[in-house]
Amino acid sequence: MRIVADSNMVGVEELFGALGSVALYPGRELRAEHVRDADILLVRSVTSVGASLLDGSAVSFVGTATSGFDHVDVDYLAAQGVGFAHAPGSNANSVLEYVISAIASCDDYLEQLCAGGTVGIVGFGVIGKRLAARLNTMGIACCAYDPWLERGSDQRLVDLDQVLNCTVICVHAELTRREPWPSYHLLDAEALQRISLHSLLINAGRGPIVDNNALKQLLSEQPQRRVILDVWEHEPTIDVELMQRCFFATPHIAGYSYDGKVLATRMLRDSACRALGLTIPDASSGQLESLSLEVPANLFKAQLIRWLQANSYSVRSDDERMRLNAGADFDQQRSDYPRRRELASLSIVNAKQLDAEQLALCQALGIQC
Ligand SMILES: NC(=O)C1=CN([C@@H]2O[C@H](COP(=O)(O)OP(=O)(O)OC[C@H]3O[C@@H](n4cnc5c(N)ncnc54)[C@H](O)[C@@H]3O)[C@@H](O)[C@H]2O)C=CC1
Ligand SMILES: O=C(O)C(=O)[C@H](O)COP(=O)(O)O
Repeated sequence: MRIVADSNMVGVEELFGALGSVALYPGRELRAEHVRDADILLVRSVTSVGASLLDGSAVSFVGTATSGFDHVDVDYLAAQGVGFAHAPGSNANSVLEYVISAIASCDDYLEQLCAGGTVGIVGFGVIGKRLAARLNTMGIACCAYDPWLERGSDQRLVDLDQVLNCTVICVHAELTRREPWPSYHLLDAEALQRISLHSLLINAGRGPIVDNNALKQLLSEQPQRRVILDVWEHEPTIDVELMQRCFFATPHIAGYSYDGKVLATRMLRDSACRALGLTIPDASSGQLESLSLEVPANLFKAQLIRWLQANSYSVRSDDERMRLNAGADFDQQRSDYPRRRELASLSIVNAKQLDAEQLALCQALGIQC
């Protein structure tokens, strides 16, 4: 069995090595000649997968180590009888922690939310629902816009205007041009204008869901608006002026926890084995170590959330790195990304010193107590 994979995926040799030979190439440079003799192709979001890459190849299974798969022509794969899997949910915790860190590090938005503000979520899929669940257990209210879901299926589903009216608006839709509800430029000039001057907008979905030119124009007219972008139109080339106008700007790393990357590769290994009728190797191998954390007993609610989040991940350091070279080394920053662990990897060593409310908050954030 020949396996070709993106060299920036974590754990491919460890997890796929038992299935056959592994050849690694940078995802943006993957060409038809690299995959011609491969049986399994493993990609990330930067490789477009379709006829021009796969026509005439031996590939019978494609896996993408991502939640979104707008870079994959799934209709082509189905028509060719090529198996396909993505890794839904693998990096959901990572995205949630990015969003919570972003909120906790921007002005007093966390305090506003703890005092009754609402988070509006655009796109109520795996990540949108998990974000709502986490915020709800933290005592923060949410509503969501997702026209593809039946409105009555969840009482939190509302229309776009209601979401745009929230204290914080988080974009977690997939990128699609499908009618009748394309998400491409869903937040165009007119929709962006409907967002209150005092709201915080965070896009950790896909860049083209927000019209970047319209956003730049709005921010040049109203620089006091708060916007945090992890994803951009035309990555890896980004609009430097837009970057400078954002409160935080990061190079598409919201989903880049180490835990999430390992889980994605493992999910693809298991999916490939199922699709090709192979035995799935031992699931317990390669588990990541947990880390100890001592929590100060004098912190409550917003202060405690901020402290806990900062002890695991801070969006500020990613923002500072991105601005060093004005976003010019976007891909390099992603491939050199530090090993970031999730809150779920933390175990509290002084749980007995914390009260019930503090422990509940730690658990709500996914920490082991
Ligand atoms: N910044 C990052 O590092 C990461 C970004 N992502 C992005 O987040 C997206 C969401 O991930 P999941 O929740 O796992 O995907 P999902 O497929 O479970 O959910 C996507 C949701 O978007 C909804 N949607 C589609 N068109 C819409 C529209 N016009 N308006 C509102 N909602 C719409 C769909 O109905 C679906 O419920 C991914 O597709 C990916 O693009 C995911 C992980 C990491
Ligand atoms: O999972 C997704 O969807 C994402 O956006 C990934 O975090 C993107 O990461 P790469 O595949 O570009 O490494």
